[in-house]
Amino acid sequence: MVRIAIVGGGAIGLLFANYLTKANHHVTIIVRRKEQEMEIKKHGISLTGQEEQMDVEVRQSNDFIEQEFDLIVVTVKQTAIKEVVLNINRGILRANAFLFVQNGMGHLTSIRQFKNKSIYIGVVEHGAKRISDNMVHHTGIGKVNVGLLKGNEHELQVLVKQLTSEKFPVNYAQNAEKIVKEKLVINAVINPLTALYRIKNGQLLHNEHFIAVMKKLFDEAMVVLNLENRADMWEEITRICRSTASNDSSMQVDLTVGRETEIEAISGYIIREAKEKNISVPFTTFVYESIKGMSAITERG
Ligand SMILES: NC(=O)C1=CN([C@@H]2O[C@H](COP(=O)(O)OP(=O)(O)OC[C@H]3O[C@@H](n4cnc5c(N)ncnc54)[C@H](OP(=O)(O)O)[C@@H]3O)[C@@H](O)[C@H]2O)C=CC1
Ligand SMILES: CC(C)(CO)C(=O)C(=O)O
Repeated sequence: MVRIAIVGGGAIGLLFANYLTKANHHVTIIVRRKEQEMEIKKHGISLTGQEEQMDVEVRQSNDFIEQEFDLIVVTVKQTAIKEVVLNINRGILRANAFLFVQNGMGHLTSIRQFKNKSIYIGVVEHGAKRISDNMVHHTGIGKVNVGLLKGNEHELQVLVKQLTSEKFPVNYAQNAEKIVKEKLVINAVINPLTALYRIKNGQLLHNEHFIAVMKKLFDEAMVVLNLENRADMWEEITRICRSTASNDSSMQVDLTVGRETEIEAISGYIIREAKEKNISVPFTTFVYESIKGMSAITERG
């Protein structure tokens, strides 16, 4: 049994909490809002379509948390990473190892700087949608790939074996940077376009004009991130558009509900890297500025 804290009670936090509790790990969810803490305390957590309500420990993020965990899984969005990193640096969140599962690469620089900690990076291939403060809909079944950013490879391999289960597979990935970069290319193509065009992921493939723009963003991201497996990666992007055809991408949802998007950690990261390498990325810059502009109109203050 691993003593796990999950920071963030959103879609991915609740999904991890459900499956890791079912696999008999001791799970504590650390949430931001008092109402969510009360709801989970009263009713436990559950997955849609399943009767079972599971009890988990729950704490509020500004509580004093005396416990040191074996593993803390950080499931907040990129937009909240700064605050969580501050709490880790202040010793408010304490663990032997930290697993970060965000889309995008904006957070890598700050989390690499933790002292004496094992840092793992996860790429989540599941789809999840939060239905209420204690219930999540598992919209797409996939796996979680975890690689080492800092620490001991053997310890990570042991942990991955402890975490994995039939219903919630966790795999060890040898090259953390590569899997994160590949996920970044996928998000840099699908997320801004679905958000700007207000379409579902699958609709990107229904139209040769959308495909032409996807290819421009794809080419720019591949060059900047120095990835060579072009044919496989393009195939992967189209596969994801098909397998999540009826999903709204997270950026499309964030923009629609007026929440800050993860554009800075996705397209913003590519633009910053491109600048350092003196590479021109006009299509990525266009979608970045467009999402920023749209957000300025829709974000709730
Ligand atoms: N959902 C999905 O299908 C997938 C998501 N991802 C990635 O996973 C990450 C998480 O996404 P997702 O779960 O969908 O996002 P959500 O917006 O559903 O959840 C984020 C949660 O973090 C909470 N939070 C924010 N700040 C803090 C804090 N300081 N302390 C504790 N909790 C905090 C929010 O609280 P509050 O509820 O109060 O706002 C919210 O519950 C993102 O990077 C996303 O790109 C990757 C693959 C698939
Ligand atoms: C893979 C994809 C595009 C699925 O919707 C995603 O990760 C997201 O929406 O952020």
